[in-house]
Amino acid sequence: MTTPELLPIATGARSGKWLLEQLRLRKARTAVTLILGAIAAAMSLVPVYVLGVLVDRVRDGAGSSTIIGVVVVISVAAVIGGIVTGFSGYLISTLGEGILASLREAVVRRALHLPVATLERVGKGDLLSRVGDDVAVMAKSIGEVIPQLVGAFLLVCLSMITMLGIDWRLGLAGLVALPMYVLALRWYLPRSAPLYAAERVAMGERAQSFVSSMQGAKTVRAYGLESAHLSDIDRSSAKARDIGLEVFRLFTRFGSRSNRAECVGLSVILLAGFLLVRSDFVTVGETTAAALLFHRLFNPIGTLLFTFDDIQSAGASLARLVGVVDIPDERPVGDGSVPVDATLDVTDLRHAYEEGHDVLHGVNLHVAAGETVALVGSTGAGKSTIAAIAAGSIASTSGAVRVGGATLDALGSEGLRRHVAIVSQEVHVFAGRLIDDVRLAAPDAERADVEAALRTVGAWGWVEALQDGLDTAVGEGGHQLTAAQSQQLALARLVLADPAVAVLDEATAEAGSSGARELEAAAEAATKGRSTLIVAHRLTQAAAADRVVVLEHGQILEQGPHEELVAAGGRYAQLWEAWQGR
Ligand SMILES: Nc1ncnc2c1ncn2[C@@H]1O[C@H](COP(=O)(O)OP(=O)(O)OP(=O)(O)O)[C@@H](O)[C@H]1O
Repeated sequence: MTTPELLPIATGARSGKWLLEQLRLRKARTAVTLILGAIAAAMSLVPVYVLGVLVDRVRDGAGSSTIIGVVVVISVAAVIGGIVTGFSGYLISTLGEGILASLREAVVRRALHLPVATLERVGKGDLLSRVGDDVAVMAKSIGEVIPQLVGAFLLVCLSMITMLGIDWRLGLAGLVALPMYVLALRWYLPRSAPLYAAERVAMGERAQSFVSSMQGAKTVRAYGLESAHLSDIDRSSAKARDIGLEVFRLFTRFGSRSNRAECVGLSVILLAGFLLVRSDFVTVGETTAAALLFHRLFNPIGTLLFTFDDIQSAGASLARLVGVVDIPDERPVGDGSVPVDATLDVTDLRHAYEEGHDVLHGVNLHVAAGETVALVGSTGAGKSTIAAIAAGSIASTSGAVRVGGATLDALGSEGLRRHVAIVSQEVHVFAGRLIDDVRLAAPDAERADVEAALRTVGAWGWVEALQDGLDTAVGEGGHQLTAAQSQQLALARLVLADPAVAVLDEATAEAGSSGARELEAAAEAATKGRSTLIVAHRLTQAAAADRVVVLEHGQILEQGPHEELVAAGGRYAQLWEAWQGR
């Protein structure tokens, strides 16, 4: 089984730039957040500093009132620190949540507009893993890691400044540990970054193999491919697990390097303090404060080092999400052209799904305003391809489609949606109220309009009979509609959208013959007065059309009204005879 292609991943620089742009958009909030964070950090240093002062006072023989003063200062600092820390944590989280929401919206917006060909190429698993796993990783970072990280960073900076302020020699002694931390990070980061990226990719592949097996479960069972698929899932899961273990191993070794730096740093401060006190350069209290400050740094430095891990993981996820956001939007924006009439013209259309394998070989087709043209032909002749290209669902390799004289590119995606609508074989009923499902085509439509559209397609009878009528919950978790009912909803959406040109490629065959007749009537009502290109899966649809176009091997073989073609005794006459004799 081949590994599917994955969606693009942004570079680290691009992800960072995206993040900075987001922070710039929230300048004031970012500034307030940082200021409050700095105040919170300063408050947490007060007790340590004051304890140093206390040591000196006690050595100087101060009375019990000094201790009371120290207790008061520490208590006030603790209360202020607690309040400010809570508030700054809240601000960091809301800032992060806002940025994550923007990112998620941008990803979903982009994903929904990805060209069909791209989605088919990459498979849905990778996309699902990005909007699922990667967003979850980022949400965890924003909720837990980033507030800690920002707090720790500010605390480390302020502590170092305070230590240098107490005595520069003690400060320098504390800084001795810095190169060790840097070395530990330099050892760790280049090893862990690719591992995290590989872990994310492995998670994407695992999701992909799982989703594709689930989606094709029937086929897998029908062809007895269970063990092949299970071993594929096994392989991708084992890969994700092995990388996870490798990450953990690396992490533990990194932990021991950081402990070494702590040990050396504290020892050097105590040694320097001892020598400086002996030479009367600093007091015992100052050395105590410096040593306590450094000890106080174990936690924030540990947080900084260990959250690097989460930050890298979040960075890998961010890169995968920004990668989706940055996929160029190739939907045509249009040049303001509007159709001059309701004609549909297809000129010299050629199309290849795979390079070098043309499935359409120069098709020319004209649908006059209000005319219904039926496409017929054997399986694989290219009918659905023409329909999808005419409706702008896929872009043709060459040739042009014009609506009222304007090409689809000139109309742009907005114009296209306004003037052309397609009802394809794949009809999805979204979970929610039935009325909202129909209103997808025209969100502002009144209840009465929805009812009228459903009446037009002959669906009102069964809709009215549902427990909550138009407000009945349908789709996943709701009332299950039959294939024919779903198709009727799609036709009702078409009526509401009210386009000049309709393209129909419905799955009438699946509805059974009486259901199919009903659907044919519904389609006829829905497309009345519109220029219609219909893929006739049943020849009765062709017989009812104004004109029939017979397609074979991606080329038009013959065309004309049903009676004429039957009388001509050509390919269509054969198909018709076969159809009647079923
Ligand atoms: N997404 C795709 N990727 C690759 N090849 C495709 C794709 N869709 C269709 N084809 C191929 O293009 C050719 C035309 O297919 P198309 O679905 O347009 O024919 P059709 O006349 O509508 O057939 P049917 O009546 O079975 O739907 C066929 O050879 C088909 O295998």
